[in-house]
Amino acid sequence: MTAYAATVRYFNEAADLMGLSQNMRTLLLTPQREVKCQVAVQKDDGQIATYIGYRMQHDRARGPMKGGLRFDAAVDADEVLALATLMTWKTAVVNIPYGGAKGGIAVDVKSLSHSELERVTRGFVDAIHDVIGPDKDIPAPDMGTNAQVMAWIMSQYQKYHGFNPACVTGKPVELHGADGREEATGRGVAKVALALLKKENRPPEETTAAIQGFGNVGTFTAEFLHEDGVKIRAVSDAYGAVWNDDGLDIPALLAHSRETGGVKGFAGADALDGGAVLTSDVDLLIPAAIGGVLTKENAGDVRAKYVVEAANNPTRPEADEIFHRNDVLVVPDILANAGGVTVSYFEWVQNRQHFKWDKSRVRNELDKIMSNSFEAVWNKAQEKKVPLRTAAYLVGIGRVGRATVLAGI
Ligand SMILES: NC(=O)c1ccc[n+]([C@@H]2O[C@H](COP(=O)([O-])OP(=O)(O)OC[C@H]3O[C@@H](n4cnc5c(N)ncnc54)[C@H](O)[C@@H]3O)[C@@H](O)[C@H]2O)c1
Repeated sequence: MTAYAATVRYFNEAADLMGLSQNMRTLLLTPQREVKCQVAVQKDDGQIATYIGYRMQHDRARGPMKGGLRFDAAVDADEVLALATLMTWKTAVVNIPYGGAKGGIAVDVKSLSHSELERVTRGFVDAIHDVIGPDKDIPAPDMGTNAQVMAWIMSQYQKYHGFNPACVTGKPVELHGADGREEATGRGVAKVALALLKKENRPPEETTAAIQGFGNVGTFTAEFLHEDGVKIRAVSDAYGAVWNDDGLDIPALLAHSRETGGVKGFAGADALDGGAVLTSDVDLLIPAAIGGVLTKENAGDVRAKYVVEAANNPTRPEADEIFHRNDVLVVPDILANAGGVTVSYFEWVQNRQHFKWDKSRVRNELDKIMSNSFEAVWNKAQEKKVPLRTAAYLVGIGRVGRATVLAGI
């Protein structure tokens, strides 16, 4: 099953419960616009390299479309559309005034020099600048992109449209970015995980966890959970995995990872097979890397009682069914990782008002939204007796559906 087929299946499960007509389903699922474009650049050695870029604009019923940009060799139209669709439900679940979009370029960023990456980014903006903008569609970082890439996007967009920092979020703090954006997704994941533990009457300091992925989202999730006393026993990245029965020293692991480029070889831990992190002996599992890692092949071996989806689309529907049967509680991506887009919204608001918030205001507002959204989804799940994923879709689709009907066509 492709990533898009999986998101449609999740959509239909909720749509069935809502009794949505086929026409309404088609209207809600059909993207506003799908952009596929050429991004041709001159490499440092003078050769021309050509990449394919995508911007999938799924829905704008609740506001301008919003979603990250992924630079990764595995990017394709199906995955980007799946992620754009998830953004629509995600912005609705946290109730911020946006629709959903996603973009990407099929390129291995590690094969690019700094200046090649800049030319690829600017070339992509040349191709899509007319269809993005602060009131149309606002990109942000995702896998393989960062604040520097967002700064180039802003700079290139402004060459066509004049001063307009709200055209992209996740920018450097020195260049109209928001304090607290970098940590936002991980902070939100941790807040949601802690809210779930509280519902389950499980003290954080008596909880063990494993995290797959130690990039932007994984590192901040680890830091915030560690701060609250959760014992993180296992962490992996693309190059290796580490384990400590008594809990890893997260600040020391972060320092090691920054210094060496990965978690491998960390002195305070044993080495672990990367895949084993997902099925390790912990209470809480946090996939924070790539999509499709929890499958029908490994879901039955997952020992965690809770899965909090920091990554987008980490659980295949067949694995989701197994989790449901095994009483594993799954907090879905569209709720768990919504902290990033929420603080992106704060950045956009600040850019439009030319008024800067301090970090404590950003954190307070984020915590409030994550906690209210978790409560809304939790309560919906209790009321309808459905898993948290279905409940989140019910909340998200309900809000988008009502906005669509109210506005008319
Ligand atoms: N950055 C955000 O604000 C944000 C917001 C919402 C969702 N997400 C999602 O979170 C996930 C991670 O994003 P990120 O921004 O942290 O990316 P990143 O590029 O900063 O980090 C990705 C991490 O995953 C690791 N990784 C890659 N393949 C792996 C594998 N097979 N096994 C173990 N580790 C692997 C990498 O080594 C790296 O540590 C993605 O699914 C992304 O869509 C990110």
